[in-house]
Amino acid sequence: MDGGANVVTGRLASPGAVMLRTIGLMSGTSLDGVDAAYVETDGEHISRLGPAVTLPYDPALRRDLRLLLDRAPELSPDDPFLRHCEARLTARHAEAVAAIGLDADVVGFHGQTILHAPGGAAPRTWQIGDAATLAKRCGMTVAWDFRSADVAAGGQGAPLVPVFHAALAAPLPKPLAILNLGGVGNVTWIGPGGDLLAFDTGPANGPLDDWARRSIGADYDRDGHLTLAGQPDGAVLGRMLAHPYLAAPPPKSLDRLDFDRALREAGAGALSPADGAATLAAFCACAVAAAARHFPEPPLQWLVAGGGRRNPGLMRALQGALEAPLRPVEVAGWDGDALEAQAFGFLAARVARGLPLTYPSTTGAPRPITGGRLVGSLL
Ligand SMILES: Nc1ncnc2c1ncn2[C@@H]1O[C@H](COP(=O)(O)OP(=O)(O)OP(=O)(O)O)[C@@H](O)[C@H]1O
Ligand SMILES: CC(=O)N[C@H]1[C@@H]2OC[C@@H](O2)[C@@H](O)[C@@H]1O[C@H](C)C(=O)O
Repeated sequence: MDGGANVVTGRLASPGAVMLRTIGLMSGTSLDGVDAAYVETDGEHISRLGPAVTLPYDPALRRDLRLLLDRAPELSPDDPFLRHCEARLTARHAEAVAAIGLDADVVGFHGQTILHAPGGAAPRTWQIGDAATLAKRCGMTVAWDFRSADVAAGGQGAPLVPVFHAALAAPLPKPLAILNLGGVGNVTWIGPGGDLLAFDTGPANGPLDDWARRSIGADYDRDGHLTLAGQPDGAVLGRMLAHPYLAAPPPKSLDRLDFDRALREAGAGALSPADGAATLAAFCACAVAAAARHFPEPPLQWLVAGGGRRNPGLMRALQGALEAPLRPVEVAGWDGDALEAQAFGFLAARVARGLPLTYPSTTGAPRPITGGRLVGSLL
């Protein structure tokens, strides 16, 4: 593992450091809405974590974004439907900034990923969102396009949150694993010397959400009722676990739809709603256990962020698959719903300061890579 990611100390602001007021915005692969969070940071240290909000997308926007995921490989950037979605998405992000109710020196605008294909002959990653319009509406400088420089340099372009995780976790005992359970799962392992290893573990809530929609007409398996009522199907689970992604060494990252076909072909469709949900939860848990086999040392504990920590069936499956204790990040005093949005405030400060966003051990980039672009009046 490349140790070059021992980059952030997580100390409180040192005297003289330029602290920026930031608002981070993240709209993740679940397509459920946008999270916004206020952070004061110089991109290395965090001096204040302020208010956070989540604004859900309206059902029509959610449905249209889901359509865009399917159509993204063939879409041109000026496709009228895409532009229409982008305008509504940007407007919702402007509302999220307004809902924070504080001024910021820089806003970190991730945008909505509609395609992520970092490997191959024509590597690309595509986040939609109109940063110039957001900057104008908010009257603030906006950092955006966080992933493409890393992908252009040969990295995976994801995950980006590890440098923020490292800053937050500075006081905690190591080795430590921080697991995000969004539509896709991703993990940051932090070693005793502060070195990082990070990658996407596999599907998390994404397939469960699709399953809940198809089998019971719900947006997701609220409080894990379906998952808890079922039993994993061993044969289907075995076929899912044969997917080569799980054994492949990092660096690695996923598109939200990367596993769709494989999961369909594994035969989950024939299961009852409850057994299907339990099987998908078990698959997510086994994928996380497979991820742990890539760590240089086992973690002392797992801290879990993202919506999946609210699914007790998923948490039970995970604890059954992992050796170290697994707890929501709230035990460390963090906000598991706001963490990714906070990360994009932190990363916006790194963009503003020209600090690297990614490292060989977080995305497989050949060297530390700066990235992101700024639009607006300040800095
Ligand atoms: N009360 C709950 N019970 C069960 N599952 C829940 C609950 N609340 C949220 N979730 C799950 O969490 C998902 C949203 O998680 P989150 O907001 O962390 O994802 P995201 O940020 O969109 O994705 P990613 O991190 O992959 O970009 C929902 O789609 C749902 O599956
Ligand atoms: C391309 C993309 O948007 N990837 C997301 C997705 O959602 C979770 C996982 O896959 C993660 O790698 C990444 O998001 C987080 C914020 C990251 O980059 O760290």
